[in-house]
Amino acid sequence: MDPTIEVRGLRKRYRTTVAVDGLSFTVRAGEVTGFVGPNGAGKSTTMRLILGLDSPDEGEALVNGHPYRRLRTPLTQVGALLDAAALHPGRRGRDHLLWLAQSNGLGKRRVSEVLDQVGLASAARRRAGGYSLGMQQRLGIAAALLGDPPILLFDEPVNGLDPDGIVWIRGLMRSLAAEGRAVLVSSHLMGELEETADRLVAIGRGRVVADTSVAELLAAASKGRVEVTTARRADATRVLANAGATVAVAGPETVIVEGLPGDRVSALLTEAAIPFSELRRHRASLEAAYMDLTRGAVEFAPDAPGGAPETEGSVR
Ligand SMILES: Nc1ncnc2c1ncn2[C@@H]1O[C@H](COP(=O)(O)OP(=O)(O)OP(=O)(O)O)[C@@H](O)[C@H]1O
Repeated sequence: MDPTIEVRGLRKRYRTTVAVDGLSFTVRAGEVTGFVGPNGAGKSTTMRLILGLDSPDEGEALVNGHPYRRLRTPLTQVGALLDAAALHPGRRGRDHLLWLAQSNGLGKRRVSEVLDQVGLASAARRRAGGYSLGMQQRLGIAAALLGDPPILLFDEPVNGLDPDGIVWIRGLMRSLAAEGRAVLVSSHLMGELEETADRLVAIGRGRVVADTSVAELLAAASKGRVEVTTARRADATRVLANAGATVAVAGPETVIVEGLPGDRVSALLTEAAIPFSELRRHRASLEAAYMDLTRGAVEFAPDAPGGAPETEGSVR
């Protein structure tokens, strides 16, 4: 059986707060599934429920077909990074992993392998209390990889990592999925997942807002728009708007055109003798697609008006 996580009708309430409100989704093998939602949406609670650290009021979460608590050697079936800072400050990085390995029947050699894999070998004999946040993240990821599990969960793994670390973790997620593993990674920042996730499960107020492939989501959000680069932006805008398009300014010499196919845009500009240097399909950012999706489901909306940048300056 391919490794999976199956969440079915999961519900969890803390006193007056419904943290998770009937969630169902599947995390498949060979894919990075982004688990996204604003602060307080219920991501961490869901991960804790999957890992048996908390009990649901209703529903179930299955890891390879079984509740986590029934797994015999859990570290070899599912690895998780939840709270990287939850370390014994006096314990050396390597000893932290040795202790984990021993309690799961894993050998010392594996500890050295994962320390190399996360780039922490040279700091492994230092005490975890002196680790930077990024080093703590790497140690947490080493612990998740220790049992070579087919399923991995990472809660906000990019927190505290520098740009090199962010690039590294993106590559790691992609390679873990390419090896056939099921990877669930949470984030409240879309940009982080744009080049990493194959699928997105977006939640808001404890409910699934969208469960979709990233490619489909971007295609839908791009709405068949095309981008045109021309030194005569105002003339181009007038001609295209007269033909029924919605034209938005995207840069000093760039407009985004919605409502007309690319070949029609090209024909209209040529007919009007308006030169243009480029005409290409517009690709919405994942951030903009996500804003479209989650509008209305945001737990703590910022005061400033949000919205996709490409709608600014729209000529209608
Ligand atoms: N142990 C708890 N006791 C009481 N309320 C809780 C507990 N854990 C979570 N909550 C509440 O449940 C809701 C969901 O929290 P959760 O931490 O799962 O969200 P999240 O999506 O992970 O948010 P963030 O991105 O901020 O980490 C929040 O309103 C939170 O305050």
